[in-house]
Amino acid sequence: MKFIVKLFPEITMKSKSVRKRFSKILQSNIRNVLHRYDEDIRVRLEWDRIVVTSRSEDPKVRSQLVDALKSTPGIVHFLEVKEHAFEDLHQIYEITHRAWDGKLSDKTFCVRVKRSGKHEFTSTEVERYVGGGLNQYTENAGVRLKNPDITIKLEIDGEKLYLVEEVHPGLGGFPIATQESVLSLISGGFDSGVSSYQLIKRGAKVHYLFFNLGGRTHEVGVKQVAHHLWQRFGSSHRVKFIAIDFDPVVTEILEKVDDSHMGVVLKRMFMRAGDAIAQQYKIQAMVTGEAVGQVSSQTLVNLGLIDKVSETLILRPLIATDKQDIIDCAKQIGTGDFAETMPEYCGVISKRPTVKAKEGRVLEEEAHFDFSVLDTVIAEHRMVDIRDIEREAEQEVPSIAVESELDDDAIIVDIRSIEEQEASPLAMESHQVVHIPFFRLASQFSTLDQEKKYLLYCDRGVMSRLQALYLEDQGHSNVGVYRKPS
Ligand SMILES: Nc1ncnc2c1ncn2[C@@H]1O[C@H](COP(=O)(O)OP(=O)(O)OP(=O)(O)O)[C@@H](O)[C@H]1O
Repeated sequence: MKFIVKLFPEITMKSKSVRKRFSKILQSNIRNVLHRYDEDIRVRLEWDRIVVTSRSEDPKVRSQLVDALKSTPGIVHFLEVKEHAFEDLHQIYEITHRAWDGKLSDKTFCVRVKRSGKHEFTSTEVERYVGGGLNQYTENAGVRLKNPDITIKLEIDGEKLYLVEEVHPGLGGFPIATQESVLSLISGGFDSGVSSYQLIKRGAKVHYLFFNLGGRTHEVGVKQVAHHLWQRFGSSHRVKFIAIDFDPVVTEILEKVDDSHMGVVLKRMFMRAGDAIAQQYKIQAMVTGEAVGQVSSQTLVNLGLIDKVSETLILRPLIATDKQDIIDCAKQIGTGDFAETMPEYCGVISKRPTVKAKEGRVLEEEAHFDFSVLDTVIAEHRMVDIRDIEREAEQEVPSIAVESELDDDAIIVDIRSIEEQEASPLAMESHQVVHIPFFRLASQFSTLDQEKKYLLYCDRGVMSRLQALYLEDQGHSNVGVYRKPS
């Protein structure tokens, strides 16, 4: 199978040298990701496109390649094509006829051609010749140039003819690593998932910083979100997931800071910690999911005061975005379900939060705060390669991969989303399978018979392990993970 990848227009508008650099990075990103599904994948860079060739005919590999290309930043769209050699115009017609014969009955159609290289014919001449031939020698309802039922797309490149079978939309944006690195402050809510995605899509290498306010359960949830974003959109590059235990800082704020200023002071502590981490790891900017007016700390006056404690640039890509648009985007990128089920770990909830804090007063409140507490939690931060989230979870919850080793009365819980379950159902001969999508597990697990043992199942074993850890934290000792034998 073959795909022709078209570059995002903002890349093609760049100068020759920049365009070349961006295209090379995109080529390497595509190779990095697709290599996982087909070790022999070929990714060839041409001036205005990248040609991806796989010798596999496996439909599963095809859908993995298509999904991966659809989630790779820097691609405007890509064509799924069949390649043919040709010698003259008539042969182009014959090849097209063979491919479309029998598929045009009762349908109006038109032929569209894109051509590059030297030929004795123009694109329009090919459209007329092939269209005329098909009109005369196939069953069809006639040529229609505007809004036909079927558009037959051909790409001619030198001596090669590509019959376009499908045009897949891409993500747009810039290839990852064409821009600098950023540190995304991620909470597991709707906003920070979307702001992280926007920077990934715009070509930044996005690392994650998480302030833990709710113990292992909070960390497990946020790791899931970060891992999902990385795996779906950014897995061409290694990134860091950094966690800081913020409980001692919150306790200090609750004890020393007046209720009305706790929100602003907490955010300033976030930014001080983020600034220190960004400097330590040489990361150029922080990213937050803040939007003006969304909560009391997000007024312009308060945001200005929050900015003052950081030397590192703070980016707020959602600053003027409406909440509903953020939620819609979160659903599209697959973080909405996580956010919906993530409890609010607010840290501090003021009864009368100030919307117009004064700098003098904030400094006065912070004068009571023991900054050695903040220094200690920053120094004790934990950093993992995001790929190790998978390995970590694996060590903490071992999985059972052979059906014969399952306890006789063990029940498998398929936690994949409904669409995934339908696309590849889990068939178990000897054991009962129940379906509870991962985002309902927290609320529904305790309604199951707790005398039984449950083994969670998902495609890659990441989500199931993290969910098993989560349930264990909730006091359930009857949970494990099941892996399909490979
Ligand atoms: N526990 C946390 N760890 C890391 N960053 C955080 C945390 N809590 C908040 N942030 C950062 O601060 C921003 C504003 O947080 P806040 O809680 O005020 O708003 P929010 O609308 O609830 O954000 P979100 O939907 O991302 O949780 C978040 O978008 C995120 O970037």
